[in-house]
Amino acid sequence: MARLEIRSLHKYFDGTEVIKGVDLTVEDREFCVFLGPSGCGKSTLLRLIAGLEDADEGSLVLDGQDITEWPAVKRNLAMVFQSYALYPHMTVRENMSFALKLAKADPAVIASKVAHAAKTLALEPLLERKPAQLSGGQRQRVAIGRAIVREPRIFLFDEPLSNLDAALRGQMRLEIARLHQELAATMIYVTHDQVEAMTLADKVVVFNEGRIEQIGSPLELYRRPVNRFVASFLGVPRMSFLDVTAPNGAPQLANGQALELLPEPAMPAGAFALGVRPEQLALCEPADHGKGVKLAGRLAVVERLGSDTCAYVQVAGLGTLTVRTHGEYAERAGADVCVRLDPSRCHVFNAKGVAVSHPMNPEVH
Ligand SMILES: Nc1ncnc2c1ncn2[C@@H]1O[C@H](COP(=O)(O)OP(=O)(O)OP(=O)(O)O)[C@@H](O)[C@H]1O
Repeated sequence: MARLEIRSLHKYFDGTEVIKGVDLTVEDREFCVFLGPSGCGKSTLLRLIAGLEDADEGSLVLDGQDITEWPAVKRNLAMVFQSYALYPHMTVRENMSFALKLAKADPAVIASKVAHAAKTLALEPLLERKPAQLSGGQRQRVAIGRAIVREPRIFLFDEPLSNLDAALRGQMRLEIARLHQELAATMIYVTHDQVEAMTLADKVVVFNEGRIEQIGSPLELYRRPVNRFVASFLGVPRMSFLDVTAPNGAPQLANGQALELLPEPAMPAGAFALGVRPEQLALCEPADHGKGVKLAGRLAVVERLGSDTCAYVQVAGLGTLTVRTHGEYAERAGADVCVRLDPSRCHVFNAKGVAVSHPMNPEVH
């Protein structure tokens, strides 16, 4: 059992507030991802949880016990760092045994725990090697193995895959997901990679400038972002935004085209913005009479991903719209194309960037 409550936590560095009152509960066995841009304070929050930094205000409560003042070693939480932080002069086996040896555990118990972790992580053939003789992915597996043998109450991961190449990152992501299943442990994972957040998390916490913007499951955040920051941070490629004004009470886009079919009552009075995901826009023929507004533009870039294609369409007066279409799409950059925008498939944000409505049915059309 490991349930962590973070209550009104604040942290200052040299008089600058970097954690600005964080309230959050991480449930037992939950995989909780802290997601946010560089410098938003997610690593600092993880270090506060680990006991590597002291909180200035607020408290940390683990299974009902206030651990705010506890030293790191007493908390029994294991941190896995981006830099691996292995001891270079020790073998894999020694690295993995070290914490238990320090704690004066029984050598037979240490051997059995190391053997079990090595088996779980496919490290058995590497146990007598030194870190310099390992690949990046293998080193990161040793770092995770070192955490596993300690049987911590919570695993804390600080961007553990950032130093790996794309293929290895994908593979390690799967391994970490499998480990979470197998160990049934509480895990907190810091990343700025929203693909890691979407694929690993039970719960994603989106941070911006030391504050929580939104907490939810990956799909909740994707489908119902509370504001433009969350909407633009989640999703690859990013959501496109279109500014809307209503000069004579009738809403129109920045290029002067009228907007109909807006899902009332969500339409705010005055200026607002529509947000639309690439899969909610469609390329169409100039003669198309489908639902919504037809926007004429030029293909700026075509990204062929195999199974599908991302088309970046420049529309005069509106900017670039990103459209996801099928893998066989044959047009080339420079071609004149049309994009069909169906406002009922759009998110609506008020002038302050707060979401006021979301598509009822966000599936591909
Ligand atoms: N020891 C420190 N002393 C002073 N300022 C610090 C210290 N550690 C972090 N900061 C500052 O606190 C802010 C938050 O840093 P933090 O490392 O938590 O961000 P992050 O979201 O994890 O970013 P990244 O993804 O780049 O690691 C940054 O502005 C950083 O410069």
